[in-house]
Amino acid sequence: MHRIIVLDDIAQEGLDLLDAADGVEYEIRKKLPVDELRTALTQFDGAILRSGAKLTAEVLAGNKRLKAIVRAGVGTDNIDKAAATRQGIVVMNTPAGNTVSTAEHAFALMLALSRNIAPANQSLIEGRWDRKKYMGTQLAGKTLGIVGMGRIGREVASRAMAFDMTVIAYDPFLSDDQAAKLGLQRAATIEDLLPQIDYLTVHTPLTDETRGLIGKDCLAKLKPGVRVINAARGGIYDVDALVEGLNSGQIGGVALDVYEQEPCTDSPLFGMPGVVCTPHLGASTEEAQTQVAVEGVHLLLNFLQTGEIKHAVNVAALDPKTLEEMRGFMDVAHRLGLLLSQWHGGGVDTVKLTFRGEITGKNTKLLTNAFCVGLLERALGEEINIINAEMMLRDRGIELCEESHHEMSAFASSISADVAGGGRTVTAGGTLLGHNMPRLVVLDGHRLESYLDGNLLVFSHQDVPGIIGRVGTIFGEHNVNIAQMAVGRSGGEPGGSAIGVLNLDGLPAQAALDAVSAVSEITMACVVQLPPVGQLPSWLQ
Ligand SMILES: NC(=O)C1=CN([C@@H]2O[C@H](COP(=O)(O)OP(=O)(O)OC[C@H]3O[C@@H](n4cnc5c(N)ncnc54)[C@H](O)[C@@H]3O)[C@@H](O)[C@H]2O)C=CC1
Ligand SMILES: O=C(O)CCC(=O)C(=O)O
Repeated sequence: MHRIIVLDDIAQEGLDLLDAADGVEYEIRKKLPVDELRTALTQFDGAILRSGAKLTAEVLAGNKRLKAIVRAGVGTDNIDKAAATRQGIVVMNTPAGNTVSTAEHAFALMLALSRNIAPANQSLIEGRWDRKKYMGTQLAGKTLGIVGMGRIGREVASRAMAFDMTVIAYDPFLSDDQAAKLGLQRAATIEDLLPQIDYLTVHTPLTDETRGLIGKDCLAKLKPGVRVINAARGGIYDVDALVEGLNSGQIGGVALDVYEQEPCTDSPLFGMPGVVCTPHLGASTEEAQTQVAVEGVHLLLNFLQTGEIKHAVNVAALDPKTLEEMRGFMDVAHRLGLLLSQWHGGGVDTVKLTFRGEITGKNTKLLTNAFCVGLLERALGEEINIINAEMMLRDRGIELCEESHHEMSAFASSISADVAGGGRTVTAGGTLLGHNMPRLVVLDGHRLESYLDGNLLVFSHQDVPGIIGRVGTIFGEHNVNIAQMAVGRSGGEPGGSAIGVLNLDGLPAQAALDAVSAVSEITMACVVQLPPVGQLPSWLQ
């Protein structure tokens, strides 16, 4: 049974989908204090929220159950994504469901500012007929500056052009070609845009880069009397600078839908002349709320039921077809990681992965992540999965590099991994035979073919007669059955170094291992524990 927690109001259509889903139960738990939220989240596999709940690092800390968080909306600034990634939790959003509604709201705010809708309404309520006082300006013929030309910015631009406005936009990803296609002018920097415009609207996410993006210096570059709008996120404009600009007349009007702290009921801007504010209503339409709730619930159910990752903001996408295609090689990569963590023994500084052959045409990032899980999981246990593995590795100061070579080796596809640190480098290469037969084909430069299955004894030795027989005798004496055996020698010539891999039916006693290690020609021996073939970790099922 998958358990889902609904942390904010979502449309009934989304809840209906949860009601109808098989093997799913959900609870609506809104406005929980931090401690209760942290405890509640440990009892659920998935969470869905809007902008109300705050999923901070503190709230997510130590959670071993939660696997996915879905934001029914766009902005994920209320979720600590680094913390979620570290916990192995995928964070997804619904990028397009509320785009049009938010663009319309930004436009409504722009019109409200231009025609003094809010104060004129208020004066009527208060019994006045102030026709002269509320002289406005028309939008046609004016220039709108847009910072952030993503989905919402583009919808605002097309509406502005329909109102006969000139649009100048700044976005680091907007090219001259795209700007020309959209019928607008591109500004190379925000500073270039500011002196040319009559209205300014921002449509960027709130990030470390955009926090305080429009401050005192920027506002000073505006033409006097410019009207500014924020239906993106509080914190993008510096509120003190807005207050100062309104007082000096540098700014002609301010319209806000969003605030640095929400809920917000006491901004210094509230009640100032020329200010119109709404309580984060950009996405509050029936259409937008239905779309984000339905899409959000689908994202969550698909992830929990099939492993599909779509619209994730902290990991690469993973659809069921890709997972099906990659499962066998991800299993190989995971087993190689497990093998090398045990064969190397610890103190890893660098990891190099090399992919060869047909597999290079696929999503090799999945193989990297699966390998990293294997390398770290004996140290980190169930906390690690393909969402957080690479980050966990890098957090530990381990350098990771990947190479792909389209040419095949002896196999249609293969993966090899070099793990180095503490003066020792170990290398393993693997491939997949058929759909589900993972094989070790190279170990420390020695070619062999061994099953990556169950308990292994790996031992490096001098390539002299009698070694395998002596190991067999020792294990016989200790009642350990050898199921399979593979030996590889360096350069293929006798007399050099060699490596042996035995698949054992059980774990050998320490005394058996001590006896093997005492054989003078054996330079190193180690038991490697792998899951039995066919047993997949939960993130690969
Ligand atoms: N008021 C409301 O109810 C709503 C507010 N929003 C807010 O609007 C934001 C934008 O939404 P979308 O357009 O859907 O996102 P989007 O991801 O499609 O577009 C964001 C754009 O901002 C640009 N950008 C990022 N940093 C920038 C910078 N420093 N300078 C200039 N441009 C920059 C990006 O390149 C991107 O093109 C969301 O992140 C969310 O915070 C979204 C929906 C509803
Ligand atoms: O959930 C909401 O109403 C807020 C929408 C929003 O801000 C977003 O999608 O980023």
